[in-house]
Amino acid sequence: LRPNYPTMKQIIGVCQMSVDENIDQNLQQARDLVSECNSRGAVFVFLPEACDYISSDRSKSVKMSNFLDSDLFKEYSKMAAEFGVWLSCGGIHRRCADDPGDKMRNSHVVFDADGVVRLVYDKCHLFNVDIPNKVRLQETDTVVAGKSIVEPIDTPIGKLGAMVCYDVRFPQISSKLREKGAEILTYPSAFTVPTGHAHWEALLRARAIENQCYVVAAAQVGVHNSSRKSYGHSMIVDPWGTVLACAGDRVGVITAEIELDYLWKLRQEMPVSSHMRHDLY
Ligand SMILES: O=C(O)CNC(=O)[C@H](CS)NC(=O)CCC(=O)C(=O)O
Repeated sequence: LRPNYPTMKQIIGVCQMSVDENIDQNLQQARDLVSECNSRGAVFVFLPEACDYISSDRSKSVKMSNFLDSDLFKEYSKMAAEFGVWLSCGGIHRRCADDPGDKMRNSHVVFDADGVVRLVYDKCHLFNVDIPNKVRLQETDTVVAGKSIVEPIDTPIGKLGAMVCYDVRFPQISSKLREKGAEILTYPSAFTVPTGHAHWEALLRARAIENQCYVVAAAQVGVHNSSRKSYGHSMIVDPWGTVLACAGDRVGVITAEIELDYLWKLRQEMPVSSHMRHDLY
């Protein structure tokens, strides 16, 4: 069994947001939702991908992006410290000195309860998709893909592996994080409506079941601008694949208990990771 695991159940909160180009209003929305999670006893709060903003103009989106030490991102750090919660900012538009001026990163940043940055993961699968009359997005026009997977980190709710949105379609990254000790897999998202209807719940539950991990997916919802809508349905899934909470299609929060005892009992009863045929694949 896992050494030194917290035996207490821990409450987490997931914020379902609907952002636009107004960074100040988006920040206020995040603060209200984090406050709500905090009052429901959450020790860890999750914000979705693009919690800072979504713009209809891709080049404007790059111009609006910020360095990790910017005043904007300090606000999220302060928020974590003010409420005394760990805070996952599931996807921020992050400018990076290494990148060309017309590109940014799509970064998942985790702050601890003192507001200190504990993890930065740059989304490594970029969403270039063209389904006629349904979805057309070319993320590589504006985003530099992440160059590495980030080791899961210890948190008060367990070992947490960070991914972003479209990464959920690539089981390889989740199984690598599981191999490195992840107990909680996170997929902050801004899923499109048609792909969300068809695939969202199936993908999240599959990642939970095959890895025997909790899956936490904070999502964007509703209309962001005339050309962009998100599916919503933020979810917390347990390692058996049960959906513990789902946010439907409105802005708001959901909470659930993370119980690592339960996770380790399942892994003992059905030790799939030790049944892997590494000799075959
Ligand atoms: O554009 C921004 O500002 C923030 N980034 C996003 O919303 C990203 C890239 S366009 N969205 C997705 O990856 C949707 C994936 C999806 O919907 C699927 O896999 O079906």
